[in-house]
Amino acid sequence: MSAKNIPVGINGSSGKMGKMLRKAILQDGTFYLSAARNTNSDTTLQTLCKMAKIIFDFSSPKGTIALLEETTKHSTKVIIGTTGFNDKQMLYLKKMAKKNAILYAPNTTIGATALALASKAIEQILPSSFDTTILDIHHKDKKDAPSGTALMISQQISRTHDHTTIRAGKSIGEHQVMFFGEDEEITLSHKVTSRKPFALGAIKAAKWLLNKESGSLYSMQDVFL
Ligand SMILES: NC(=O)C1=CN([C@@H]2O[C@H](COP(=O)(O)OP(=O)(O)OC[C@H]3O[C@@H](n4cnc5c(N)ncnc54)[C@H](OP(=O)(O)O)[C@@H]3O)[C@@H](O)[C@H]2O)C=CC1
Ligand SMILES: O=C(O)C1=N[C@H](C(=O)O)C[C@H](O)C1
Repeated sequence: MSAKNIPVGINGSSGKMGKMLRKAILQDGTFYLSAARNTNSDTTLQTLCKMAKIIFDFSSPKGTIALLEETTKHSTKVIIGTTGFNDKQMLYLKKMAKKNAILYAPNTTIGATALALASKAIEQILPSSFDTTILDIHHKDKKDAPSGTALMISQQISRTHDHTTIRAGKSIGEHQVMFFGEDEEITLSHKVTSRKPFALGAIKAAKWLLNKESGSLYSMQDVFL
């Protein structure tokens, strides 16, 4: 199979990310869209999994879990961009990754991946007296809080820290990691001004996942490092 003949699917294809991904897949040219699904579409999960080698999932936690139940029957690989999973659902993702190659990326951008790594490096230098908070700003329709990215960064930081969330207006996505000392402050910040970086990162992740087998739940750090 040549690179340009790789069929991919989208779960959540009518959504904001689904639409951006459609465009990016066409422009990139490595893959072609063989099947797409939304909440009420006629395409069944079975058809989606049968027709695609890799599925991009930007849907909802319920949508992702239902998808994974089906992908294991077909060995379809999955890039999960969906966020908002509870602890039980996260355990399920990890369990499914042992059967199928799955990459979970609450933020597919290189910038957010770098922000998480930089936050880790900085917190290792600072004394514990620095108060630490992770801020995420997103549009008012976003369903989950804190964001998946904020929780991903949180896992990199060992010290106690707060989360601050703003859901307002049309913000596509901004994250700040702030360290407050006695008379000094550090702020690390990442902001996207369109959804294009998410789509490009997801495509990069899919190319990377093509040659990977099941095992652990992969992340964007595996792709970029
Ligand atoms: N990883 C990353 O970098 C990014 C992640 N995200 C995450 O991706 C997800 C989607 O975001 P966004 O596109 O903005 O959301 P939208 O609400 O715009 O789109 C959601 C899409 O998912 C579909 N959907 C919802 N539930 C199901 C289901 N059970 N089965 C199949 N399809 C379903 C919707 O279909 P319908 O309209 O028919 O209900 C719609 O097509 C969110 O969790 C968000 O946090 C967003 C941006 C970047
Ligand atoms: O829902 C969104 O829009 C976004 N969700 C992701 C998250 O929860 O971190 C990534 C991005 O910030 C946009």
